[in-house]
Amino acid sequence: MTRTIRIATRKSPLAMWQAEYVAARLTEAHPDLTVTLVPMSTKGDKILDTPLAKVGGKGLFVKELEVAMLEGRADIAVHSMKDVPVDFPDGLILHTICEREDPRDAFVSNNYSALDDLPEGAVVGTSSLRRQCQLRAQRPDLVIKDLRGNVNTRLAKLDAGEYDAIILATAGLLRLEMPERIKAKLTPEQILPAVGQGAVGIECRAEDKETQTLLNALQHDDTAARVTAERAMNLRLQGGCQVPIGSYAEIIDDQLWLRGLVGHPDGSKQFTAEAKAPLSEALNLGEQVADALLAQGADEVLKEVYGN
Ligand SMILES: NCc1[nH]cc(CCC(=O)O)c1CC(=O)O
Repeated sequence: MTRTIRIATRKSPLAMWQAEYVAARLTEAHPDLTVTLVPMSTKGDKILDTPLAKVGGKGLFVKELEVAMLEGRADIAVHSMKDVPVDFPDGLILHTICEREDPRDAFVSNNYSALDDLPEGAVVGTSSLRRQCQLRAQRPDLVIKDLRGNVNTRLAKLDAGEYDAIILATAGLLRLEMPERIKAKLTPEQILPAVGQGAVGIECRAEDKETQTLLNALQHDDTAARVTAERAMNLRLQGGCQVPIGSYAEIIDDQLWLRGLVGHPDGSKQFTAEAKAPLSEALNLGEQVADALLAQGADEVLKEVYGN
């Protein structure tokens, strides 16, 4: 019997890379399996001229993929964990989290080799509120300019001279085989990464046990514990995918160490919290760090950003 798994994926080069990566890993683990890609456009790919926070960023890049699975046109969807909403529609689950790529943000520039080299008033491109608030808090002099589109589009805008530097995820640049674009990796102390950054997740139908058994070969337990803690923090903060929230977990001495950050996009306020717990306590750890942020007043900033 040869089974086929159909992967719903966005058409951007990064999404296609991730889908092909999962396809390759699946056929490597199960040589008799046939894997096909079902590429599709999502609302998030189509609305490229409005800041995401204003168009209700939540799930913008995943809805079409989920509908395809629920309607039986695809079996799994491969996502950047960074873009996956905290809750799933009925009938779908996040079943697998693959091994994480470098989670750090990257400083990308044609003229400067690090954030600290930027002259006063330099123009930095990013549309991420998380990157924006942390940049502004350290360097109030920088001019932050909106930057949308897929990775290649963003790089083209940098090359056209619209920015002195841009910030992108290291993982995306490595996957697209452009390591030379990374002038410096930003430490978590400089810019705390986004929830799930660098990790690829696989969603499938809740009742599709046969597919789930095949997916088990791709599960990476350490990454899953880290991303679970990060997502639990985000869930407690009611964070969508476009929020001034950083959340980053590492494993140090067999313990999860979670750091969280909520910042005002204008850089005026920044709340940070951290805690450690055993890997089995990932969910509680996320909630604990979220509660510590809320206790400092982070909810006021989030309310303002969400506009209610
Ligand atoms: N927001 C888009 C997005 N979603 C995931 C990645 C990078 C890959 C990853 O984090 O897994 C990117 C590009 C970027 O932020 O530079």
